[in-house]
Amino acid sequence: MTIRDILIKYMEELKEISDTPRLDTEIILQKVLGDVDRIYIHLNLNKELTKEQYKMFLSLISERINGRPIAYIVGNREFMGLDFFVKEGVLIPRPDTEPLVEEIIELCKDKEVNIVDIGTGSGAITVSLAKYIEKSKVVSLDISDIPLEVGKINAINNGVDDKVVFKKSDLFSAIENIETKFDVIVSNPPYIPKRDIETLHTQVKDYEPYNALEGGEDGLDFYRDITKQSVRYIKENGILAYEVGHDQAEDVKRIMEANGYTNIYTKKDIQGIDRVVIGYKL
Ligand SMILES: C[S@@+](CC[C@H](N)C(=O)[O-])C[C@H]1O[C@@H](n2cnc3c(N)ncnc32)[C@H](O)[C@@H]1O
Repeated sequence: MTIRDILIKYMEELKEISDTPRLDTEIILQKVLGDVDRIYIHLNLNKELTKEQYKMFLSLISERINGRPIAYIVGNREFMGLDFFVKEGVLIPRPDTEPLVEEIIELCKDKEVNIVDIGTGSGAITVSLAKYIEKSKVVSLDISDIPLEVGKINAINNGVDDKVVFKKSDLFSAIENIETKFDVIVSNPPYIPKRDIETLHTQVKDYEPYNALEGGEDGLDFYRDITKQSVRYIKENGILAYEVGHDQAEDVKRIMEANGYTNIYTKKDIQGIDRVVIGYKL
């Protein structure tokens, strides 16, 4: 089979399961052909796969047809221009989270800042902030072991392991006895309302970690808990910054106001949805 034949056949086969059937097929081909650039695929459409390459392709594409996310199949995902290793047990970093990171970078880029990130996941937020804010130190907290292990790998791979500390923690529990207060508290917490979990796409609900998704009955449990506890750990004039679900910005603003945050504002994602909520503790 040539690369062209494969693209035509499997783009069709993946239509049911994937919103990006061509891209998924290309990503698997890139892997099978030895981690080549995407442009290689386009410049070599008449190339025949070897028997071994085709065998490997069939094995990987069948995982995708069964619903396994492409990022878990190939083991990585790009976020903020950086490469993140991912595996089952960590949330795959989403473009939805980039506006939050971009806004914090904008607010802090020339400052010396102590940051705490609640809910490490792959380390997407933690590592990007450590990478792009020169004078930053980040404490990254997660309740599960796999995110802490994966976050550490991504900090090393992206050259920021000397700026980041990872700790197993239920929200702030691991740092409750330390004196340090933080300039920035950031979180992309689990925020899907319990009743909506069943309506999620197979590749999310059957493969991504449940405790990275569910945020209680109305999806707001983590915003209530983190905001309430945050006041103990935040500096005067410190920033609390959240990613929120598509219809949660107003509720999260109210939760922050009720806990003494001011100058609260939102930022939209690329689809025009209020995706980031930021407030200051005066
Ligand atoms: C939505 S994911 C975000 C991951 C990553 N920050 C990102 O944006 O891609 C939420 C993360 O919070 C972690 N988490 C869930 N409950 C927690 C808790 N009580 N304390 C700390 N982390 C928690 C999950 O394990 C998961 O890694």
